[in-house]
Amino acid sequence: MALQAGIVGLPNVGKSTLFNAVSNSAKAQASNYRFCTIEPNVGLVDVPDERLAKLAELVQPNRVVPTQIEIVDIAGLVRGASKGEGLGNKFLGNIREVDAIIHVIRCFEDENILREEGAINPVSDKEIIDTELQLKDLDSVEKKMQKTEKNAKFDVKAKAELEVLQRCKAHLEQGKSIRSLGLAPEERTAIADLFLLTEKPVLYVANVDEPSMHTGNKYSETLKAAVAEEGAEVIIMNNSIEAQISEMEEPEDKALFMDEYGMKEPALNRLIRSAYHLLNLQTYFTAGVQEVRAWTIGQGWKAPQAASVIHTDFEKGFIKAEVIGYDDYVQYGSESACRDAGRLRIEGKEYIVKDGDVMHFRFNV
Ligand SMILES: Nc1ncnc2c1ncn2[C@@H]1O[C@H](COP(=O)(O)OP(=O)(O)OP(=O)(O)O)[C@@H](O)[C@H]1O
Ligand SMILES: [Mg+2]
Repeated sequence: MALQAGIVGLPNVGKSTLFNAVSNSAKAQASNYRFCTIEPNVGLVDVPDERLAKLAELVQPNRVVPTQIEIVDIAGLVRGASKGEGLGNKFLGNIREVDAIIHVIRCFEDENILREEGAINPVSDKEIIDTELQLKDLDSVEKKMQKTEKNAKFDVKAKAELEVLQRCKAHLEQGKSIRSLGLAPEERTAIADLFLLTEKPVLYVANVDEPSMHTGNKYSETLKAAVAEEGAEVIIMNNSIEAQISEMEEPEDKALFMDEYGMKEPALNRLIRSAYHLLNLQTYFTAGVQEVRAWTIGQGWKAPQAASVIHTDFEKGFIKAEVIGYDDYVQYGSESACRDAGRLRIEGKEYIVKDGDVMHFRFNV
């Protein structure tokens, strides 16, 4: 499944630095020049979850396996990207493939780090990117309108689609993103095939200087005010510090370093958790002596579908699921104690799995 969040922003704002901090696999080149990144780098990222650690502490398994999401480091976009500036079309295509967007915005001053857009200005930086994405979407919407218009004369379905497309067009022309249009699920099917860039959920990273990493600064404040209306989240962090933390191999070194900066955990953990929620994902656990493991599913998934992420046979041969709520598991301390206390439920095919459920599937093949 591995849903993807793509890191987007102007050139040289700290995207690759962030990617290197989150990604435990491939390292992207991060340097002080524009278009340092051309091909997107993809990395698998463990989703930090305190509940997994807690379950592991109770069960003492041989292995602990977190769940993962994919993060993609995309090349910097520039003004005019929707018209092909700076290899714009190619980079925009990379964004089309992701499920959610992490928009990195420069909120630090540093004369040595090149910048083409004049004085630091997070709000106008955000607008430059938004505008390019909106223009690209407008292009897609208009193209589909042309095709739909003919059929709309005699086909009711095409007529309804055309109405949705017209609303999208008007919205984009006002400089707004599709995600704020509030389309009903059945209306969204009219544009589903377009994979519109501004329909994807977004969160912002305010990449601040070191002294502001806990509190934010005037730049991150203006950014927060500007996105408040969208209801989007702004995560304040210093991408360079995060990258330095993740480069350290020894846990003791990490702890010392974070202590020095007054950090309880890397700010990245917050970012990854937020991205995970933005992707509408949730977690259930399996807990046995061999392995305590977190599994990713979508919200609203039923038990057999949830079982399928372990193995497709689990879904095909699904009989029932034994379920213990996370809080119960922690309160009673073990599966058998939960069973004795009557806190282990037997659920069938229609059960909708809840975030944090500890599951055991019974199946036959
Ligand atoms: N918070 C920060 N404070 C100071 N310098 C930073 C900060 N974050 C990143 N940098 C520096 O900014 C420069 C650009 O970073 P990076 O290569 O990550 O940018 P990018 O957005 O990936 O650029 P491109 O679009 O060219 O790929 C690097 O030299 C990096 O060390
Ligand atoms: Mg880069």
